[in-house]
Amino acid sequence: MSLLPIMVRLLRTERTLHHSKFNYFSANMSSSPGKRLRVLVDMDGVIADFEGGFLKKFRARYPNEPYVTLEDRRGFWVSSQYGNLRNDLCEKAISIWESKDFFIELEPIPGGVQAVKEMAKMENTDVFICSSPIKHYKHCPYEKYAWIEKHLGSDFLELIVLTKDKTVVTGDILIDDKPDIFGVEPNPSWEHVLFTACHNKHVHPSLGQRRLQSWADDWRAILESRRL
Ligand SMILES: O=c1ccn([C@@H]2O[C@H](COP(=O)(O)O)[C@@H](O)[C@H]2O)c(=O)[nH]1
Ligand SMILES: [Mg+2]
Repeated sequence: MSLLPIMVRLLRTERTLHHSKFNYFSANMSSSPGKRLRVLVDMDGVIADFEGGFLKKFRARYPNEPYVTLEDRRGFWVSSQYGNLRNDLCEKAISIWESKDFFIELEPIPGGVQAVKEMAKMENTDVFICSSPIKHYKHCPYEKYAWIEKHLGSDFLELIVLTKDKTVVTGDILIDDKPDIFGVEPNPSWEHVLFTACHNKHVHPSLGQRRLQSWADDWRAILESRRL
């Protein structure tokens, strides 16, 4: 087993602690009420119900094929778990999110839209939607924009970052359901707060990693803790 991912996580945790200590002292010294915060919010699995939408459409298109219930989902990659079930199911799974209307028709995750709108109205707070498009770009990027306009409003169209590599985006917090987020930047500026999803419920958080169980959880407290 490679020790590299563990070492990278340890370094990130150390960096997070260092940042919070630094911010604590600088906040106290300047008697500032808190620093300006940049929050990056993921789409799929955080504000848009990718897993629920996938399962519904997979069962409708392939009614005679086996499927994985949300309860039994394990691991971020849906395609891998379906491929493990039976080789050809990997491609069938991919065909679902490559289809027209898949992304635009995703239901919002309960409380997500309201939370993001509220967050964006908070003083000293900048919110960006940070999402990874699929390489099959015929529908996905367009529909991600359309989804944001439909559910969050046209003002949010200015606040979208589509990238495969979230480590190059700067921010204080990234709320994301993917347990391991790596890229070309070994020390991303953000603290990754893991948003609980069916596929990551059983994952042990890496050292010092915080979770947001749902949008009913205290996301405001997490934001404020980064402001100190
Ligand atoms: O098995 C899968 C599951 C998801 N995807 C795609 O990955 C991204 C996830 O984006 P996040 O910004 O990390 O939420 C999304 O575009 C899914 O369609 C995949 O390719 N394979
Ligand atoms: Mg996601």
